[in-house]
Amino acid sequence: MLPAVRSCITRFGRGKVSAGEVRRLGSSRTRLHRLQICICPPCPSRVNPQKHATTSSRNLQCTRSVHYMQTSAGMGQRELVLSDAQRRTIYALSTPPGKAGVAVVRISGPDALAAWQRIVRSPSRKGKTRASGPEPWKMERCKIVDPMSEEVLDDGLALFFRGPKSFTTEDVLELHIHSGRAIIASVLTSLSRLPFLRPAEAGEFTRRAFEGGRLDLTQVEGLKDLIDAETETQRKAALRVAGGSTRTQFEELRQEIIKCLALVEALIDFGEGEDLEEGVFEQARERAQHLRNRVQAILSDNRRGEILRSGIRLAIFGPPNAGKSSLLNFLAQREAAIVTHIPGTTRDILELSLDIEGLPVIVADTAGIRTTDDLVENIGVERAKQAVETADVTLLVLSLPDVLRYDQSGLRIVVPEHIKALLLPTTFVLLNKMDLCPSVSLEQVEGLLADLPSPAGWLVSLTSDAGTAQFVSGFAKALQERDDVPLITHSRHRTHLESVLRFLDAFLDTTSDDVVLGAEELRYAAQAVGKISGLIDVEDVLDVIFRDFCIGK
Ligand SMILES: Nc1nc2c(ncn2[C@@H]2O[C@H](COP(=O)(O)OP(=O)(O)OP(=O)(O)O)[C@@H](O)[C@H]2O)c(=O)[nH]1
Ligand SMILES: [K+]
Ligand SMILES: [Mg+2]
Repeated sequence: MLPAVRSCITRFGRGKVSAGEVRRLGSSRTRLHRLQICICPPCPSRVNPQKHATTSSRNLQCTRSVHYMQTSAGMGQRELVLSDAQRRTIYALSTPPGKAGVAVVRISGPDALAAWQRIVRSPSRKGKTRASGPEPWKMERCKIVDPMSEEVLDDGLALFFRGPKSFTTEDVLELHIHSGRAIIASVLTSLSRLPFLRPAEAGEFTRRAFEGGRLDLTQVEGLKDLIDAETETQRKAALRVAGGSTRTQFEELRQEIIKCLALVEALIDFGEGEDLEEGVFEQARERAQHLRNRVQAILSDNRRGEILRSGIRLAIFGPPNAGKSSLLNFLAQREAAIVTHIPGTTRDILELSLDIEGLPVIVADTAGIRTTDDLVENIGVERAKQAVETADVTLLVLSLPDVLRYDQSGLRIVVPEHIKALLLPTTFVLLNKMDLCPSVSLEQVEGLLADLPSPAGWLVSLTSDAGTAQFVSGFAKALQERDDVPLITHSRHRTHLESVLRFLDAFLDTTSDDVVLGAEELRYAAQAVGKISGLIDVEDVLDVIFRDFCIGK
C-alpha cells in the first residue's frame, strides 16, 4: 500500500477526510477498479483499518465498507475496512462445449492484451509490430497459436474490447474459433500455459461486470433469467430487468429515502430555527409517508413477477370424469395423462410445464374430487385439494350434462357441494362436453356462466374441439392480467422491500424529539433498498446534505 493512501485512509478512519478524498487519492495512486462504500448497521466491534489494509502487487482492487456509526450525541463516526483482492486475468469457454460452427473463448482482466500478444497472429497486420496492439472493438481475422511452440491451433477471429467499454468493464479478448472438442481443448490448454491467466469460476465474468458497476444485482438476476427464459413473456420480462429498468426504479426509491434522511440529518446537526427553516421534520414525514405508500403498492402485486419467472402454477380440478385429464392432454398436445370413461382414473397429480400463448404455466391434473372408500383414490383426492390450495391459479372443469338442471326457476348450473368448498373468487370455470347437450344454446349457457362466482368461464367440447380456441386465447389473456412486468421479480426483492416498509413505519412512529432514532430507521430503509441493487453508499447522504442545504456557506 502506498503510504499516502494508507495515511489518507487512517485519517478517514478518524473522520479527518471525506470518503470522496480517499476515493480520489485511491483512484489516482493505485488505479482502483472500484470502491464500494456501505452504510452498515452499528458495528459491534470497532475495526482497526490498518489491520485490514494489505498490500497487493498489481492492480489493487479494494472493497471498502464504511461503518457509519451514529452516537447518542448525534455525531457521526466513520470507520473503514479495507480489503484488497488481487485481480487476475481469467479465461473460459463462453459457449456450450461440443460440435458447432463457432465457439467463443473469453479472456477478461488487466492481462487480456498480453494474452492477445502471445496467442493471436494476424496476417493482415504484417507491416505493424505486435506491440502496436489490436484495434479495439474490431473483429480481426487471425490465427490462434500456441504461445510456446507457435503451432497454429485454429483459424478464427479475435475481438478486443478496451476496458471499461466491455461487458466486465475490464480489458476483454474474445477468440471466435471453430467449435470442436479438440480445438477448444488445445486453445484452453495453451491459455493455461500463460502464467498470468487462470480459469474463470462460475459466473465470474458477470461478477466482474457487477463489481465494475456495469450491472447491479437486479440486472445480474435479469441476465440469468434472460438466459433461462423459455417462453416469450419470460424473455420480454427478463430483458427489461437486465436492461436496468428495475435498477432505475429501485434507485429512485433509494434516492427518495436518502433525501428524507438528509432532511433529518440536517435537523440533527443544525437544529431547527438556527440555520434551518421551520417544518423540516414535517417535510421529512410527508415524504416518508409518500414513500411508504409507494412501497406498499409495489408489494401488493400478487407476486406476479415471481410467478412469471418460475411459471404460473395452475391446478385443474373438478368432479370425476369431467374431462380434466382430457384438458391436460389438449393443452400439452399429447397423450400425457390416461383418459378413460371410468370415474377415478387419475389418482396421483400429474404436472407438466407448458407454454400457453407465451406464458409459462405449470399445469397440474388432479384426481376427481368425490367421497370414496377406495384408499388410494382417497389419498389422490386429498392431494388434489392440496394442489388447489397451493396453486397460483385454479381451473374448475365441469361436465355440462352432469351439472345442468332444469326446474321451475329455469335452467341452472349446480356445482356439487364438496366442489363448491374449493371455489375461490379467482377460480376459472370450464364447462366441458357441450357436444352432449345439443339442445342447449350457447347464449343460454353464457348467461349461466355469468351467474357463477368466477372471473371468467368458457364452454367447450374437448372431443369435438368446439370452443377450444376461444378458451385458450381467453384463458391466456386472463392469466396475463396486465402486460406490464411488476417491479418485484425475485423473492429477495420482496424480503428487502418488506424491511423497507418496516423501517419507514418505524420512522413515521418517531417524533421530532427523537430525530436520531428516526434517522437510524431511514438509514436502515435506504440500506435495505441498496441491498436489492447491491449498491449502498454512505457518501450519497453527505452529498445530498451538502448539495441541498449549502452547509457552512
Ligand atoms: N362426449 C364427450 N366426452 C368427453 C369430452 N371430454 C372428455 N370426454 C370423455 O370423458 C371421459 C372422462 O375423461 P377424463 O379426461 O378421463 O376425465 P377426468 O376428469 O380426468 O376423470 P378422472 O381422472 O377419472 O377424474 C373420457 O371417456 C373422455 O373421452 C367431451 O368434450 N365430450
Ligand atoms: K375418467
Ligand atoms: Mg383424469
